[in-house]
Amino acid sequence: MDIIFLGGLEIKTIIGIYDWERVAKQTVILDIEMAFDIQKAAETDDIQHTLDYKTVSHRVISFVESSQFFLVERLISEIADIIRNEFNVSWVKVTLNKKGAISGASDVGIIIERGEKKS
Ligand SMILES: Nc1nc2c(c(=O)[nH]1)N=C([C@H](O)[C@@H](O)CO)CN2
Repeated sequence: MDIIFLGGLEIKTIIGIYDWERVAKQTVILDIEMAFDIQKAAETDDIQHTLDYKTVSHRVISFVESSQFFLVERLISEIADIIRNEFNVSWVKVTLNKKGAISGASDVGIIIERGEKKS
């Protein structure tokens, strides 16, 4: 199975459990990998036959910018659900980096995989 990916997608959002985090937007950085068979698009050279990563990025940015979750667990799960359900993606891996959440740590976050790679 092939993978279409988006890397280093920086989005500002309300995220966190502390009072100050409920009023100040913070940046989350997303890396997204999506299983997709690119063979037909490669043969036809036609965007209609592939997963348009620009469309996916716009949907994810719009969702994350308007969300107000407390936990990164909830946010990352919602992102994975949107990609799988709205874009017919059988398997997705999402990495969410909430840089700066822990003083002394350069990176903090979660990595999830959902679904199965179809052969
Ligand atoms: N597993 C998690 N731990 C923590 C989270 C979280 O979303 N998932 N969030 C926080 C705070 O919001 C933190 O990011 C502020 O620095 C603490 N632990």
